[in-house]
Parts: sequence; C-alpha cells; structure tokens
Amino acid sequence: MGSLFRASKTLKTRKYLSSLSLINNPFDAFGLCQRYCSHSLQNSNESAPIDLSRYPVEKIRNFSIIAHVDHGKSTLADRLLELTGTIKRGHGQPQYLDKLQVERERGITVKAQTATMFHKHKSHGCDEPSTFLLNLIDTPGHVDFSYEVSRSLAACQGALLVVDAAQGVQAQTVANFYLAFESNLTIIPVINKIDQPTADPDRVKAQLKSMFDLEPSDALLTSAKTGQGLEHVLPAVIERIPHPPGSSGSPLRMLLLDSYYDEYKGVICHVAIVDGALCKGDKISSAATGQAYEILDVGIMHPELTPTGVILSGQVGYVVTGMRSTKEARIGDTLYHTRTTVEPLPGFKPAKHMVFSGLYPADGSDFEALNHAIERLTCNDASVSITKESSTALGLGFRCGFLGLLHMDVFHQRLEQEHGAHVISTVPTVPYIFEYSDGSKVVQNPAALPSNPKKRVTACWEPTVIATIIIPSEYVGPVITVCSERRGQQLEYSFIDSQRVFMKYRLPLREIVVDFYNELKSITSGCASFDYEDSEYQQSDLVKLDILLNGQPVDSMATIVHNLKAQRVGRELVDKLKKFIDRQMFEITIQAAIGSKVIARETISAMRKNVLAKCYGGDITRKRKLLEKQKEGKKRMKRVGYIDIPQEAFHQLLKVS
Ligand SMILES: Nc1nc2c(ncn2[C@@H]2O[C@H](COP(=O)(O)OP(=O)(O)OP(=O)(O)O)[C@@H](O)[C@H]2O)c(=O)[nH]1
Repeated sequence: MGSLFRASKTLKTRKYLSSLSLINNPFDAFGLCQRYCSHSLQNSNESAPIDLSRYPVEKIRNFSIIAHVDHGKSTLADRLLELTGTIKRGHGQPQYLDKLQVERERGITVKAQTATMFHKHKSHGCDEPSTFLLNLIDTPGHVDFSYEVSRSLAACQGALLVVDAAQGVQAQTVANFYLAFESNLTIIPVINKIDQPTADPDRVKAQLKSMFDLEPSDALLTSAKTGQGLEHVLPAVIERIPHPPGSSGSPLRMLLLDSYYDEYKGVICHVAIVDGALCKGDKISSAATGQAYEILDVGIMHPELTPTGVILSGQVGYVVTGMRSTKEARIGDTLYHTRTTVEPLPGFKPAKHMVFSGLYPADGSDFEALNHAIERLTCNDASVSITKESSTALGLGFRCGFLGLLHMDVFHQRLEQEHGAHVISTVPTVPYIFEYSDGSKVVQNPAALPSNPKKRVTACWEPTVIATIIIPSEYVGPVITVCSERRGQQLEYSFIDSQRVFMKYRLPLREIVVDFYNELKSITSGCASFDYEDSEYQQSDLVKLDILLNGQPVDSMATIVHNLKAQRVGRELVDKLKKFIDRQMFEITIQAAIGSKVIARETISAMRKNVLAKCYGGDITRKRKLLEKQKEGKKRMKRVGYIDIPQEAFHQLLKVS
C-alpha cells in the first residue's frame, strides 16, 4: 500500500513538472528545482523534508578531516555530528562514520564517508545568525587508502589537519598535508587529544610552523574525548574556508566521487555538484561512457541517505540512477544533463595497484561462489583489479591487484565476513618489468615467468617508493640498519625538533610490502611512523624462486626475489613449509630452487603404519614381505600422492621477505 501511494505521488510530481514543460529543459534546471522543491514541500514532507534551495554556495562549506592514523579524525567527526544535532549525543556507536564491520573491528577508517550538517553561525558584520550547510568528509589515515583521501579532497575547499598533541607530526600528517596543500585547500590545524597527560601542544605548534609554515596562532586546541575546545571548530570552518565556486544557474557538471552497491536501491553514487543543479527525474549522461540515465533518487547524507529531490551547486550528495553495476560508475567521471555540452572535469588519476596476489577458493569446488563473492565485493571496492587465472596446485582462481598489504588484508576479511568466502591467497608480489629480446612485459604473477628467466631475459626492473620515516632520535641507528638491509638509499635526513628525526629513503617496493612496518615498529618500540609514495622503476638483479614438493614445482608458491636475498628467502620458505605441512603416509621433500639449482632443502618423514600389527609371532619372512610391500606402496604414493598443503602454510609464506 505504502509503495503504491509513493508511486502515484511520484507520478503526480512528474505530471506537475511536465505541465510546467520544464522536465526536458536542462538549462532551466535551477528554476525547475525551485519549483520542484516548493511543490514537494507543499505536498509532501516525505520526499523533500530539507529545502536545499535555502543554501546558495555562500552558505556552504565543504571540508575534510585528514590526519595520521589514530590521531582522532573519526572521534572528532562524531563530536561535530553531535554538536550539530546530526546524530544524537551518546548514540552508543563510537566512530559513527566507520560503518564497515572491518572498520569497527580494526578501529581504522577504510572508506571515506561524507555527512551533511547544518549549523547556525553569526558571521562578522551580520546582525543575525544564519544557518550554514557543512559537508564533512572523514578520510582514512592509513597509507594504503591515501587514494580515498585525494578523491575526497577534490570535493573540498578546506581541511582540518588533525595532529595528536602527544605524538606530534607523523609520517601521514606530512603526506596528507601535501595532498591538501597541492589541492590548494585552506588548512586549519587542529591539535587534538589535549586531555592526555603527555600532551605538549606548544611543541606540536612549533613542528607545524617549522615543517608546514602553519601559524601557531591558527591552531585550534581540542579534545574530541572530553569536548574541550570543540566549540571553536565549526566557526573556524565557516570563517576561514572559502565557499565552493560554481553557480546553480550554469549547466550541470557533477563529479562522481564514489559508488557502492545497495541490495535494495542498486548502485548509489556519491557526487559533488560543481555547477548547476540536479533534480529527481532528470536525464543525465556520463562523459566517460556516453551512457544516459534517469535520476531515480537524489539527496544528501544526513548522515544516512536523506532524499531531498534536488541538489544544487556546491553541495555533496548521492544519486541513484539505473546503473546496474558499479563498473558503470567510473570514479572521477563528469555527469551532465543529457543534450547539453560541458567541459568534463579533470577527474582523478587511476588507483595504482602496488601488490598482486592470487586468490583461490579453499575448496576447489567453490570457485563459482568465490567468483560471485568477489563480484559483489568489488561493487563496493572498485580499487581492486581482478583477472582470472589458474594454478596447477590450487585450480581456478583470481589474480588481484591491491593498493597495499593492509588493503589486501581488509579485502580478504571482507570476503570472509560479508560474503562467507574461504580463500587461500598466494605470496604477494609487486609488478616487475622483464625485458625479453622481443619486447618487455609487466609480470604480476611469478608463475608466469620461465623457471630460469636469466636465459631469455635481457634486463629486469622493479618498482621503488619514496618512504618517509619519522622516529625519535634514539632509534636512528637501528632504523638505518633495517633500511640498508632492505636495499634502501637515504635521500634526506633532518631534525623536526630536538627529539624527532625525519628521514626519506628510496626503497624497492618489494622490500616494504612484507612486514617492513612491523619491523620498524618493533625496533622503535612502536614509535616509528611511516608513509610512502610510489616512484620510478629501477634496474635490478631478479631471480625466480621455485618451491618444489617431491620434485614438483608448486606454481602458486613461486616468488621473485633479488639475487642477493634468494638464498636466505629460499631457506626461510622451506623452513616455514616444513613446520606447517603435516606428516603424511609418505616422505615429502621440500626444495627451493633457482632454475635447476636447489638452494635449500628439507624433508618431512613419513608416518609409519604398523603393517605388522596383525602378525602375532610366526614367520620372519612373511613380516619382511609385508614391510617390502609397504615400502613399494610408499614409493608409489610419493610419486602420485597428493600433498595436502594447509591454508596456514600459505599464510606463513606471506610473511617471508
Ligand atoms: N585521550 C583522547 N583520546 C582520543 C581523543 N580523540 C580520539 N581519541 C582516541 O584515539 C583513538 C583513535 O581515534 P579515531 O577517531 O579512531 O582515530 P582516526 O584518526 O579516525 O583513526 P583511523 O581512521 O584509523 O585513521 C580512539 O581510541 C579514540 O577514542 C582525544 O581527544 N583524547
């Protein structure tokens, strides 16, 4: 009954709009929206409870919260949402905008989230306070998700740079500052956690001045935990951050920021209206694909999806179109009214895949189920690249490209938790370039290389990164040792203040994807902070390391390593496998080899079945015959026997660097 009522109401609205002969006239979008809104407000509180036409660009502020991991972005976002009445105080759900189960369990933000708030503020020179529309974007802090940060910043004119009052400036503070700075955003420094006993806001102010030239007097001092100083945050946002450019009277240009799949509504796109206005029922086209759609629903995130029937220039909101899959929703795409001509917006650089790994169903017969789970998850995480592949040991599976190791981990966890898939993942690898006499090739799967690439390969290159490391000065020695062991080259070394050192290293990506950050943290008692950005390829002496079980190479365990490290990595892999492969009825030899040269070897002895159990006393020759038969059988098993490799063995291999 309810849906029938809604449907007839929508029909009435559309008839009303057609009677105004505006529905197909995109140039009069703003007029249409005004009429649509006032009409809707007169007739229904259900479809348009918030009248966005009251918020011209001058009354809008779009800002992000950026910071190093755990400096309190999501907690600060919570407090601002409470302060503006967007969510109830004591809603019982800390880090409200961290909606994914994995975000709650790990206490990290993985996906940027937008929330629209309304705040009354009396501007300088005005007699009366007026209400402003504020769009807050909470961003992830971890380096793997900096792509999310740069996308969010495209919809903003300002950013709150949150810094922990005790920890001070850390590696991702530096990275995020430069992302915001390069996007020409107004940066408001917020020194958070001032309630901590070890807080030293003056030291942090001095760091902000020396590293980023941010004035100490501009810094806001807050405690998102106790609420201290929070009353100054939103006035600073309104006073210091400029309103978005653009005008609602211009032809529509809408930037597609993100998309996800909802069981009931289909694809939901997060958008920023750069110019013009958009109404429910409008026809829009994609600049990337040329595909046309009708707007079925439009609104804001307040903080849940709240239909408004219209969104106007400068606002950030969501649209539901008839898109069937998120593959149609190209992040960074420009959407515009069909039959208008607009200059597409610059969009975003495509996400760069740093790490590749094979994903296989734990049970070979579950391939279709895994395929389905991956398809559904990539609807909500379009930054993963997927291609099908097959392995002799693991059967049919997928080669997936991730933004980093944490991203890979989070993807696995979401596959298991949200889609019930059980997967085996292979050793992560980085994209190497191998040059053959007939051209070069990017290798994302070591199994694709011939066993002795040196015979045919004329040169090989590996990707490098520029790493930023910030540490207390007493740990400089051990950190330099670890970086040189990982083939790093120091580029910069300076003091942030009397206690902390800032270093820049060029490191091969292969060396940091596996366990580098954990090692850094353990040698610095958890005080190191680390960030990286990708850099150029460098020529390198690489070899393919094969793992053989009973003489048979296991393609899914092959890896590419630097020649100098091959011996150590081979030994570690063989030792780990010996620990995790169970004894079987036959002997198992585990070997690591480069081409035909075996560089490490271990043996797992056979379990012995007592074939003489039923022979009570009696003839020695009969016993001998039984033992001979057993030996023969074992030889045969060793040749044809299928060795069970537990999932744990694959997981352990991930940790060998
Ligand atoms: N003492 C104190 N703790 C705080 C304050 N703000 C946040 N915290 C705590 O710091 C931890 C991290 O806070 P989050 O808000 O999740 O940090 P975040 O920057 O969003 O973290 P990521 O999303 O992982 O980057 C949580 O345990 C918070 O309770 C504060 O002002 N004072």
